[in-house]
Amino acid sequence: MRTAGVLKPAFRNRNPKYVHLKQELLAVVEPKPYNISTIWKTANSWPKANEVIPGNEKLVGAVINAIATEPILRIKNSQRGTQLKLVFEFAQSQHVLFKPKWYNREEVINGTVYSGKDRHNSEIVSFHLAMILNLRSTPIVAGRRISLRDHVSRTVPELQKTMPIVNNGQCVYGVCYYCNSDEMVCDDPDSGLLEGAVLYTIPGKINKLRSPWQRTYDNAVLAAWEKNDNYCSMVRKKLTLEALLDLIDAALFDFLIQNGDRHHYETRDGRLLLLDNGKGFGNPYVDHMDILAPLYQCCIVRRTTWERLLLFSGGALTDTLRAMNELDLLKPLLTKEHYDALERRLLYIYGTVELCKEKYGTKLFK
Ligand SMILES: Nc1ncnc2c1ncn2[C@@H]1O[C@H](COP(=O)(O)OP(=O)(O)OP(=O)(O)O)[C@@H](O)[C@H]1O
Ligand SMILES: [Mn+2]
Repeated sequence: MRTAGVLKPAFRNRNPKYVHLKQELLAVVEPKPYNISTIWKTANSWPKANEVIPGNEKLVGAVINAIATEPILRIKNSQRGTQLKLVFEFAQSQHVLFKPKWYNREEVINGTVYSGKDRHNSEIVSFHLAMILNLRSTPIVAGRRISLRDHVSRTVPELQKTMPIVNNGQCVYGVCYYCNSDEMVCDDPDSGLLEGAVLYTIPGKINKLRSPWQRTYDNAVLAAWEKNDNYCSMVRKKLTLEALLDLIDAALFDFLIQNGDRHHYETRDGRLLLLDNGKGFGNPYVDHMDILAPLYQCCIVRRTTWERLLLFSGGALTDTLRAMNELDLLKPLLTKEHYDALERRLLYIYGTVELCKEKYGTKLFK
């Protein structure tokens, strides 16, 4: 019997098991005191392949506190990527990335799925969401406000050249592919501070690979995956099952945050990292279904990911995420509309997997 349009109650009800997980996650990300002589060594010892953080590691909160508060000894410009990113140097020669705020929380990014600049809050929320889904392959991220003005003297000359004072406020536009003096970020006139997301730097060698579901970035040209219903069978010949399941985890994650810009994906020891999550949470009123293409074209999903998604049904996902977000210095991180959008998108994922199950049965779970 077809039941299209009707989701089983289990997908709409709360699973009582989530309450315990929520408490555990909050205890992990809650900011804690740290020992500056050991904290970076500890955090740098964690990554194993793409697992950046061990499960249920309470010291994550110490790293969060450290990246959010450690004195900044030096600021330079990141050479990587295309958008403005600063590099902060802390004591013990630890470097972290800073993605500045470009948009207010309630701003809606219209246009294509990849429109706009990075959203700093998306980087922070994505870290929390990945922890909820037990995809511990994002960098640790925390919000922070800094005074550009107070740090000019600790900024390298190349970057200082791109730091004009506008209306008495210190600004920066930086050096990067999209950087130009018409678009800059500045200390807020009221607080004198610039907010942004601080990203812990994942140590080790990171490889960049073209995504099989890459977009053409041209409305007039369709990509192979947009033209061929049998596209996944081609991908399966080229990738290991593990690599494909990693891409499907990433697709679920990207669909929830609505990041349609993962044209390349990055790996560590052959396993996928969820790096560069700044293009999420642009428009809470739109769900680009094609971000889910890896899932509905392949109709497979990791059993552990699926079971984890089921634990956060019926509002539990955003209840947990909101509580984690509230622990960040830059709270509130999302408007209500974005939380509603997450719950709606979660139902789309449940529905998509149900349709796959109707077609292929439980062998879709790997
Ligand atoms: N937290 C991190 N740890 C380690 N490396 C990182 C981290 N964040 C970013 N990088 C590296 O820096 C590169 C650029 O970062 P990111 O993709 O966030 O910038 P971007 O300006 O959005 O670039 P693009 O336009 O290519 O998407 C990444 O491809 C990655 O190799
Ligand atoms: Mn990017």
